[in-house]
Amino acid sequence: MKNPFRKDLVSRSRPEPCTVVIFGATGDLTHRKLVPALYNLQVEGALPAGVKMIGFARREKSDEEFRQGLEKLNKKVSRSGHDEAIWAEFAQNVHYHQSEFLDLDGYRRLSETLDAIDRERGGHGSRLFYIASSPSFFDDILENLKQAGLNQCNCGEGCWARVIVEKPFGTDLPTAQHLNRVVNRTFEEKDTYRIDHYLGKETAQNIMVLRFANAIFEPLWNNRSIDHIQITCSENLGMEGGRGGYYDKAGALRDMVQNHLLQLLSLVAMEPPTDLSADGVRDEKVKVLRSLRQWDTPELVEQNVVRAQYVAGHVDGENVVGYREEDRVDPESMTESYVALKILVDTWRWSGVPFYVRMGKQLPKKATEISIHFKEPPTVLFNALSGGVPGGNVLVIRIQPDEGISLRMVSKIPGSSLRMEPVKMDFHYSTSFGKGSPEAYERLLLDSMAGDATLFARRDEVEEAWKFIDHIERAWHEVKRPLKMSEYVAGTWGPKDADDLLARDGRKWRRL
Ligand SMILES: NC(=O)C1=CN([C@@H]2O[C@H](COP(=O)(O)OP(=O)(O)OC[C@H]3O[C@@H](n4cnc5c(N)ncnc54)[C@H](OP(=O)(O)O)[C@@H]3O)[C@@H](O)[C@H]2O)C=CC1
Ligand SMILES: O=C1O[C@H](COP(=O)(O)O)[C@@H](O)[C@H](O)[C@H]1O
Repeated sequence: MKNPFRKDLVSRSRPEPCTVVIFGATGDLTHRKLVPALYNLQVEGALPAGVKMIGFARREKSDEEFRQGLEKLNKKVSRSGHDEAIWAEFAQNVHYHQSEFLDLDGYRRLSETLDAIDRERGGHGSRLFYIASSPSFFDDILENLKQAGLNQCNCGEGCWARVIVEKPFGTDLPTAQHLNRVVNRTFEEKDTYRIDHYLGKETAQNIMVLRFANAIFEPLWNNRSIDHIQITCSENLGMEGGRGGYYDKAGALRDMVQNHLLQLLSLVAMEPPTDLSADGVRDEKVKVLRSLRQWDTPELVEQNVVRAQYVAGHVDGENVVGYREEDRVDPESMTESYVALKILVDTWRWSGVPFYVRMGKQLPKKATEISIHFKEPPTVLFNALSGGVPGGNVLVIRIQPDEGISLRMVSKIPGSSLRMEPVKMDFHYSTSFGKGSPEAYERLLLDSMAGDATLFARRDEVEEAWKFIDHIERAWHEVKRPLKMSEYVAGTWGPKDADDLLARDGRKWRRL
């Protein structure tokens, strides 16, 4: 019998040595995520020998100053701690390249540096360009890489030139289509890696394993057994780190739903792929996105989507200001820090099963989870006389923190009378595997070095997701009658309107 996972285990490509060039290397993402990810791969012995890194940014810095800045942050954030000896070994392969993103000459100098590195290695070498700049520079960086001849390698020795493009991938469908055109005229699609770090999270990867490597779930994974599905992403932070300027132009729907949460939804809702190739998986995910019922009138948006902003309150025992008082946020902002929506997937499997998705800043805690709410059993045996069955089965996939999966079941309370109570079967990654999960960026960097784009978004996925989001944004911002912006107190679970969205369907949000 054909086992699609066998292919993955046996022949997943191996990461290859290359030079990683990060554009925007003095920035927050590089310091907090990318370099600690590379360092942790080195700690685990997973980084291919000979990987070098060049940081490309505007300010003047020596290699040594650049390394010191990275080390300072690595000490704070690295998940495996900071080992001086391993860091020293890692840092000797890290260099700095000062240049303006818009200056073609800087890319020509970069090309000479890369050639020199390759000569030292004794031949040609592969290059991984990671665009971690503000999105306003994405086009220019891509075009300049092409102009400098860095977008491909024709040496015939199997080297490659790949590009990772950070989020946001556009701000709506037209800008995403434009960026896709720029990407496709500069790099080949097979060499393009649109990052969505949620896909690199262990628990997101485990969704396919849970569904397709266990025989018990798939027969129930449809509208005959499932009542509804909830996806919640709650954050207990506001606009820290000067993010207000970016966020106020984006909002929760664009920042999190268009990419991360629709990707999670696709993994939950997709049909089994024919194999685990990047296109095999992405073909199935994009079919889900194409099947989303479009909320394409203001009335439909009003009925199915709730947006809100936090007002001053308390989070983790601290006083926090309201969204409109945040640094770099417009005091009259109409950008949502919270969104809740009902999504319908118009396929045979999911007909009649709503997916409720919510995301909010300054909620009581940081947690992302998917909960699958199964239908309640018939009441023939356990009817009102015996107290009834206390709710249906719920399968919870905890994406983060405390990664794991739990199944809520009903059990008889020991004793002579027939009384029932919900109990939980719980799997925790940390206890079952004895270690925490690697950071998403570790897996994604390794996969891009291995040429495996399965966990990266394909062009059509990004565009389909924007189509869905654009209708909602248009209704919010372009109609003469602006739709409601609700409020919630920071540190609470969001606005009452979000509860009403489910209450209208006779349902409730799961308590996290
Ligand atoms: N930070 C995060 O946690 C996350 C970020 N992202 C995405 O990653 C990308 C980068 O974000 P982040 O690191 O926070 O951004 P930062 O603003 O912290 O960093 C921007 C970087 O770009 C460089 N830069 C700016 N202008 C120029 C220029 N004209 N020429 C050369 N270099 C320039 C800066 O260099 P210099 O300092 O020398 O001016 C700096 O290295 C964005 O697309 C963001 O959406 C995605 C997910 C999470
Ligand atoms: O992409 C983004 O993700 C973070 C949340 O990421 P997580 O891995 O910490 O869950 C979010 O805070 C940010 O606004 C968004 O741009």
